[in-house]
Amino acid sequence: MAELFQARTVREARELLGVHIKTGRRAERVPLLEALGRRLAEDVAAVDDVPGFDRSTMDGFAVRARDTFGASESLPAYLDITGEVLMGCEAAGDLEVGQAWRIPTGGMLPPGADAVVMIEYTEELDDRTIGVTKPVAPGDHVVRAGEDIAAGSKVLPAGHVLRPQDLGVLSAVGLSEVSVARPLRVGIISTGDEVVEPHERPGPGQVRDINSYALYGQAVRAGAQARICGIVRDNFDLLLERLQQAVAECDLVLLSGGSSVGTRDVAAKVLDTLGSPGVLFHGISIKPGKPTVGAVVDGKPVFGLPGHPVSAMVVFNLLVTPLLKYGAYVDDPLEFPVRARLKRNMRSAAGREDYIRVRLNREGGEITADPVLGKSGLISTMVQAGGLARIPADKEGVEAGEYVEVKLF
Ligand SMILES: Nc1nc2c(c(=O)[nH]1)N[C@H]1C(S)=C(S)[C@@H](COP(=O)(O)OP(=O)(O)OC[C@H]3O[C@@H](n4cnc5c(N)ncnc54)[C@H](O)[C@@H]3O)O[C@H]1N2
Ligand code: MOO
Repeated sequence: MAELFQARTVREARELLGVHIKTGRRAERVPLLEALGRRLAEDVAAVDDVPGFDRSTMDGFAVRARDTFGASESLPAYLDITGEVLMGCEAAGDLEVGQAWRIPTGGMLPPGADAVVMIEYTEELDDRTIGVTKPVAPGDHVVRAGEDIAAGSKVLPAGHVLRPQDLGVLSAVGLSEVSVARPLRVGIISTGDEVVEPHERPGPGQVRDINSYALYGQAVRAGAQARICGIVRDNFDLLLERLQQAVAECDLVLLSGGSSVGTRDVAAKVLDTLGSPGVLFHGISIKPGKPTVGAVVDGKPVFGLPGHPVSAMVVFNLLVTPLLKYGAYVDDPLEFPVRARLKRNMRSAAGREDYIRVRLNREGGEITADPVLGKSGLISTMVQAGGLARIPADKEGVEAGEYVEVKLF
C-alpha cells in the first residue's frame, strides 16, 4: 500500500491510474437523436460527397462565368434564358455558351454552368433575355460537389464527444444510427457516522449527505450512468462489503469521506483490500483535495475522495471527469480554457497546485476572476463560484491583476 501522504502531482496520479485502468469500453448502436453527448466508438467516414452536386448558394441565374466577363451596368452582358432549374431536380439539359438558367438557392447547377449571378445583378429584358450587370468568376455563389465533405474523408474520429453540429454532419452523411461507447456506470458511496440522508433531520453532530448528490451531478454531466449506493458507517467490514458490491456492478467507484489520517479514516485500508493492484497513491499535492486515495481494482478505478464537499468536487473534476468523458486520461489543452484576471492576491505554497473557486465577471473588456473565500467544507462557496482557477505548483501565489486559467462549472 502506498505510504500515507506521499503526495503525488495530478499528472503523476493520472499516469499511475492510467497504467492499470482497462480502457476498452463496449459500444452500442443508438439512434442519432439519442447520440448527443455520447462518445463515438469508431471513426466515421463519408461514403458520398456532401453536397452530392454543384449547388447554387443564391437565387439567380446559372451561367458560364466567362460569358459575364467585362459586364457592367452601362454595358451588360446579354444572355439567353434557356431553362429553369427546379429545386431538388436535375437540370433538364446542358447550359451552352451565351445561355443563362434560372436557379433557386440550393438548386443543382446544369452541366456547363460554373457560376451563379445573383438576381440583383441582372435585368430581365424579356422572358428570354437577361442583362448581367456585374461579372462573376468561376465558382462564385456555388458550393462544389464534395466541398463540404469529400467522399471517403474522415468526418469524425473515434472518441469524439458528439455535439449538436456533429448530429448534423452524421445526418448529412446518411447515418441514422451511430456506434457510441456505453456510458460508464459510476457507483457513489458516502461514508461517515455523522452523515444522514437528505430527508432526515440531522441530530446533534450530524450533517446531511452533500457529496453523494454533488458527485452524482458531476458524474451525469460527464456522461456517466451514476448510481447512489448509500451512506455507510465508518466501519471496515460494512465499507468493504458495500465497495465490493459497487465494484462488481459498476465500472468506476467513488467513496467520499474517511480518506484522511484520523483513526476513523478507513478508506485507504479498505480500498487496498478490495483487489489488485489496490491503492496506487494516497495524497495528491493539491489544495483542496490532498487526502485523496487512488486505487484500481481489476482494471476499474476506485477513488477515496476527501469528505469535505469542495475537495471531493475538485478532485472529481481533475481525476474523474476525464475518465468519464474520454475513457482515459488524454492531454486536453482546453481543460482550463478561460484566461481571467485575478481580482485579489492569493497565496499558495510552492510545490502544490491550488484550485480556487472564482466568480467570473467581465470588466473593461476582460474576464475577471474574483476568489470566493471559504473553507473546503462549505458547499455554498461552490454555489457562489462560476469556475475553478488553477495556480500552478511552481508559483507561490498570484497577485491581483495577474492572469489565471479557469475551468467553468
Ligand atoms: N490531522 C489532519 N486532519 C485533517 C487533514 C490532515 O491532513 N491532517 N486533512 C484535512 C483535509 S484537507 C480534508 S479534505 C479532510 C478529509 O477528510 P476525510 O476524507 O477523512 O473525511 P471525513 O473526515 O470523513 O470528513 C471530513 C468532513 O467532511 C464531511 N463529510 C464527509 N462526508 C460527507 C458527505 N457525504 N456530505 C457532507 N459532508 C461530508 C464530514 O462530516 C467532515 O466534516 O480531513 C481534514 N483533516
Ligand atoms: O485538502 Mo482538504 O481537501 O482542503 O479540505
